[in-house]
Parts: sequence; C-alpha cells; structure tokens
Amino acid sequence: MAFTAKILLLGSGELGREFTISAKRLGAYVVACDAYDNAPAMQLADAREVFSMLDGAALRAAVEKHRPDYIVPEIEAIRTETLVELEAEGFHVVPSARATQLTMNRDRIRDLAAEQLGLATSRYRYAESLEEVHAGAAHAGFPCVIKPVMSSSGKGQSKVEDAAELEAAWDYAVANMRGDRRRVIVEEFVDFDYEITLLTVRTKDGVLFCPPIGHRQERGDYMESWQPIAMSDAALAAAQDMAAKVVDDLGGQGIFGVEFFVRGEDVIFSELSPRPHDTGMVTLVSQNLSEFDLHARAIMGLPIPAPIRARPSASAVILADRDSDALGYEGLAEALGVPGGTVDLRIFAKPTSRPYRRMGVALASAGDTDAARSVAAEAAGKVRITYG
Ligand SMILES: Nc1ncnc2c1ncn2[C@@H]1O[C@H](COP(=O)(O)OP(=O)(O)OP(=O)(O)O)[C@@H](O)[C@H]1O
Ligand SMILES: NCC(=O)N[C@@H]1O[C@H](COP(=O)([O-])[O-])[C@@H](O)[C@H]1O
Ligand SMILES: [Mg+2]
Repeated sequence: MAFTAKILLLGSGELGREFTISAKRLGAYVVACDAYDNAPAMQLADAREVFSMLDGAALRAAVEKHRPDYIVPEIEAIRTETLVELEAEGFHVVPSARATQLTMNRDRIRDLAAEQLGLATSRYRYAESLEEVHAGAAHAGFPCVIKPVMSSSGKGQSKVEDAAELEAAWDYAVANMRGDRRRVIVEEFVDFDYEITLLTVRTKDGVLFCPPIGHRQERGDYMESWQPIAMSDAALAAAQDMAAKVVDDLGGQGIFGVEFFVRGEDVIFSELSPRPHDTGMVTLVSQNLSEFDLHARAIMGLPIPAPIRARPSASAVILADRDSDALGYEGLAEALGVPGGTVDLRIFAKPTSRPYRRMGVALASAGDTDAARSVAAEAAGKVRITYG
C-alpha cells in the first residue's frame, strides 16, 4: 500500500476521529487504538487495535506490529513509561514522550510551569492524605478546588467552600482518580472573568497561535466554546508568552491546547494538552485549517500559512443522559435548519452512552460570537438521542 506516513493513534474518541480525517486527507495510513471496539476514530481508520493504553506490554506489541512513523497520543491515560522506552529505541512519539508524561500528571506539569518556568498559577499544594488536604486548603484558602493528579474531563474534581467539605472532596477524588497514585492538588479557586484555550502549534520552524477560544465548563467538563474571544492585547500577549515557554520546554511538533484563567489583566496558567483540545472542536468551522489539520501538518513537517484566522463561531456539546447500547439520533434536520448562522454537526457514533457522555457537538458560524453561541446551543438542543 502506498501512503505518506503511518500513524498509530493512541485513543480513538471524537478528537481522534477528526484527526484521522485530517491525516488521511494528507495520505496517511492510520491505525486507531482504544480500549473498546468501534470507537469513533476506528470507524474511519485503516486498521484498529483494541487494548488498554495503560497496558505497557499491549502498547509495545501494537507498536512493534505496525512500526508506525508517528505514535500520536489522543488521550491522557497512557502507559507513558513505555512511550519513553519506545522513543529511546527510535520511535517518534508526538509531540514527545516527555510531554505526554508530564501532562498526564497535574503535579508534574504544574511543577514545571510554576517552579521551573515561573508562570503565574493559582496557589496550590499537593496532598496524599486527608490531613494533608486540610493543610493544603489552609494554604490555598477557601473556596478551593480539589482534583486528582491523574484525571481528565473533571473526573474526581470538586469545589470546596469550607473545611467541613474537605473529607467528602478527598473521598470523591480518590474514588474517581485514574491510575494508582492517591494524590490530589488542592488549589485556590480562581474567580476568573473568563477562561480560554490558546491553541499553540509548535512546528519545525517555530511557534504559531490560533485566535483564543473562550469556553464554559460544568462539572469540570466543557459545555460550549467560542472563537475568537475578545481579550486585551496585553492579556493575549501574556498568554502567548507563557504558552510559548511551556511548549518550547516540552518540545516536539504538534498542537497544544494551553488553558488559562483570566481575571482583569491577570492571566493565570492552568494546564495543557499536548494534542488537540476538546474546546478546539470549534475550529472545525471557524478556521480554514482546523486544530486537527494543524496537528497533522505540524507532525508531518508540512507548512502552515500564517496568520491563522477565525471567523466568529461556536460549539455546543450534545450529551447523553443514561446508559445504553442501542443508540439512535433524531432531529438532525431541525438542528441543521436553525436560522441565524451556518450550522454543522459532528455525531461521534460512540457505540454506548452513559450519563453526561459527550456524543456529538453542534457547530455554528454567525455574524458575531454571541450569535454563533446561541445558534450552536439551539442546534445542540434539537438533536435528540434515542435509547432503544
Ligand atoms: N482553580 C480553579 N479555579 C476555578 N475554576 C477551576 C479551577 N480548576 C478547575 N476549574 C474549572 O474546572 C475546569 C476543569 O479543570 P481542569 O482543566 O483542571 O480539569 P481536567 O479534568 O483536566 O479537564 P480537561 O481534561 O477536560 O481539560 C476548568 O476549565 C475550570 O472551568
Ligand atoms: N477532555 C478530553 C477529551 O475531550 N477527550 C476526548 O474524549 C474522548 C473520550 O471520550 P469518552 O470518555 O466518551 O470515551 C477521547 O478519546 C478524546 O477524543
Ligand atoms: Mg482542562
């Protein structure tokens, strides 16, 4: 078979599905991997492998079987020690094995950002017992946020108003953490004016930025995003400066979703993904090259025309509300017909649902971001999931 590059995708959800489309358009052969069969990206890829990304032996076996040009992580929870070994053996891990290792652990990326690079962050402390949680809260102050050091999409995260709630928050974090490190970050609750994702592309020729994306989260999970979000020149420059510092330290080529809180003129670094970001799905309609196209180009060393611009657009999520394995969708015509903007949909075709699982996203472009947000939200609301 003739192809431009062979990619092993570790994680095959909605972000991997769109990345697979972008990579295949450039002639790549994509092997999609995830812990369950028929995952969104597998449905479009050239080949699939079903195994837990946390299983180092299975991960190594898949790499040795396919011998990819690029190993592209799509989720956070991966046996990253195996990626470090594979990189040392000459395999190319995107953006770098170290980046995947540091960002999988909140404490490691926070230590890098706050202590080594001197970026502004919230006040924080780590805790490995209820006693340490109390000490951490005394340092961070109330309200504070408690999160497992290993988790994503808000899992195990809670906001704590006073000392009486700390035990429940610790128990909740431990019960919902991923991996085997009973460790949490206790951090100051930032009463931000808004929060952003700054998509930052590290290419072989330097660092490029997408216009900033605003987003709104519930339960620590994203509900809607919009681009561009208005920011002062000074705040944007501060965010770009911090993002460049952290991606240059992490190294490699690809897109990063760098998350910041903005309060007045203060820009506070939160965390980052060394891969496309869920809030960045808006770029599927806002930018001429989406975050997935940019990731594919950066990885493959292909040119990216600058500057990257965005027309006012928004995304709104479509969530399931129960467990089911007999899913259907209704209301697509109504959703696509919402007036006031140009609407598009992405239905991820996940084989099963659970409460709050993200099953699709509505995308809209309009005259301004407020209009795009309301069109996207209305369109998302028109899609009805049927549960068989
Ligand atoms: N210290 C904080 N102060 C205020 N809000 C916070 C704080 N930490 C987290 N949040 C809120 O919770 C959201 C999720 O937090 P965070 O990004 O740290 O979690 P996550 O589980 O890694 O999520 P994801 O993997 O989806 O990015 C943030 O986008 C923000 O809205
Ligand atoms: N915030 C990270 C994120 O959005 N990741 C995206 O969600 C998928 C998992 O979804 P699932 O939990 O429904 O399987 C991942 O595979 C990735 O595409
Ligand atoms: Mg986040």
